[in-house]
Amino acid sequence: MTTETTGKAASPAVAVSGLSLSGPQGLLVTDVALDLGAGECLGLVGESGSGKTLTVRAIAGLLPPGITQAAGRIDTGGRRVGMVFQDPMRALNPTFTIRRTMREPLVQHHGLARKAADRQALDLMRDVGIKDAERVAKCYPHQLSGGLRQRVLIAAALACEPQILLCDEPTTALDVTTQAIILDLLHRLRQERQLAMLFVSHDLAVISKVSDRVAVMYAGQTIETGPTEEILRSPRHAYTAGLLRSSPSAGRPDEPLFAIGGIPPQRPGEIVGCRFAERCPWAVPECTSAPVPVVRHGDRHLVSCIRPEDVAAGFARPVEQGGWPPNPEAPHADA
Ligand SMILES: Nc1ncnc2c1ncn2[C@@H]1O[C@H](COP(=O)(O)OP(=O)(O)OP(=O)(O)O)[C@@H](O)[C@H]1O
Repeated sequence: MTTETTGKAASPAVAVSGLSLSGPQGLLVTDVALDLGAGECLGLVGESGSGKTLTVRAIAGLLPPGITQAAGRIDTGGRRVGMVFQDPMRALNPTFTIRRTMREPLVQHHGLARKAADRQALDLMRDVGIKDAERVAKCYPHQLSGGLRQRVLIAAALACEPQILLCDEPTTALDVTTQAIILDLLHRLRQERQLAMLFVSHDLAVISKVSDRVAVMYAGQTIETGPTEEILRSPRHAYTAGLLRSSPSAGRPDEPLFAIGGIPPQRPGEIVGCRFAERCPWAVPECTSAPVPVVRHGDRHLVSCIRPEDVAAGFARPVEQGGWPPNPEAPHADA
């Protein structure tokens, strides 16, 4: 979403503007803008490779080696940031007991003595619903279920008493029942601790449950941001509309599943205009001849599209009645 931020709170807990990240292959994330307030959950959604994880890692100050911030601003106002990763098995050291994993940040960052750190670790584990914390503390990660491992990871993220919690696909590796339990837990913690939460998922159904607002990423850019309910009901960018139509649970149960034709651009940084134009049924030549402006709809809904009204009107119709019209300008529309 070019250089404008989403304008949520007067003093947001996190404000990102104009963020570009580059790697050995060139620009991977371009001009990302988002913000979130205390106690608010922003869902970050988009297909694989759209730049969600790199954006979150940039906010956490944990960019992987070889990736650098090429432009933009990340402002967390000096607040403490915790992070929960997708795969707890990879995030937890397999050679450490849970007690040792939990102890380290408490000793290193809070200067607690070993015994006090261990007591605090047990309290944190109980806080995230681990009932037999004493037993779990003695286990190695491989001895625990996926849900329990994720609870441990959340407890470890809380050890630094974060005001901002970044969750990168925290439930993707879990079965649906455990997923629901972990989502409830995160919701409770957010309310109790007034956490500003950034929640990454490719699953719109999950995003619709947890987030107040949604930012949609495509090919390294934020292309639409707004209140969750509004984005799900009336998307104004064709990519968001396609994503919704292709989601079995967030889409329309009365319609057959739909797939957006084509693939994301290989070198998105070289595209002057809209990066989705090649796959967009509403695309016209103007979409690719100049940078796309950010259009505001109401107070808090922003979209990078020159035909947002047409997309919104199209989404209101079933696919066969023009909800996803064929576009002769879009070479890969039927691929
Ligand atoms: N460590 C890295 N080195 C080089 N390129 C990377 C690295 N990490 C990510 N990328 C590239 O940056 C782009 C964005 O990746 P990112 O992991 O942020 O996407 P994502 O939206 O989180 O995808 P997923 O949903 O699959 O996790 C991709 O093209 C990816 O290949």
